[in-house]
Amino acid sequence: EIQQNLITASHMIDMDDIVREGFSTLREVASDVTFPLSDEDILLGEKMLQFLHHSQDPVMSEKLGLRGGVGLAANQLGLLKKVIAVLIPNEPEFDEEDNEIAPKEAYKMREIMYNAKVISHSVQDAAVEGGEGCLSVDREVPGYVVRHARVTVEYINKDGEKKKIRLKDFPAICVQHEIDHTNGIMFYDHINMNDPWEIKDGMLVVK
Ligand SMILES: O=CN(O)C[C@@H](CC1CCCC1)C(=O)N1NCCC[C@H]1C(=O)Nc1ccccn1
Ligand code: NI
Repeated sequence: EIQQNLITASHMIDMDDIVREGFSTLREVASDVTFPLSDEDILLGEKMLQFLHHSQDPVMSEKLGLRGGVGLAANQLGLLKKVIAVLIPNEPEFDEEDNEIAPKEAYKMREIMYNAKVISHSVQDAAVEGGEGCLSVDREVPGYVVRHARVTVEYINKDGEKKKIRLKDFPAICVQHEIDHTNGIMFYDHINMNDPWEIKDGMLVVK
């Protein structure tokens, strides 16, 4: 079973492990993982975060042929488990001579989230300026992906601690994209196909 070798300690997730449109798990609802977490579920989360690190690293992404990613859901690995990983880099700043200044924190968000769900959200909507893509979608689907501008997310971390966080801006968008995957929802389900770039009712456009 291809999904089994995913969680061997030495295996590094690559694009061959990521299922594409048409694969059943992208349209299925994943199951909550049970606590205490099994070693397998802990290793899976770590492998998913490792993939994101590799995908954002010039050397490793080249070596493994990875598309850069800031999030991943287990459904994309053919696994119906509510496990997501998020790794959102802070953009470097530049000084007056255009020298790159490393940000204080390398990452805006770095988390493995088990059984994540949105428990409340803003009335206001938001969409990423240029639209969204997906590592499981090998085509462009243009248009604003209309999401909640701000969300309160409950999840359990790898230490088994129950967490409740409030997110806005791009982190809110990213986590909604991943939680959607665990519920069989694709980003383009949120695009208004009659007017893909319509901005309505105070929708925020997020950079
Ligand atoms: O389910 C998870 N996925 O499908 C990987 C997606 C998740 C993001 C899409 C929009 C919100 C979350 C992903 O990361 N991408 N989508 C396809 C290729 C580009 C890449 C991306 O948006 N990269 C990025 C974005 C901002 C800053 C730096 N890099
Ligand atoms: Ni995706």
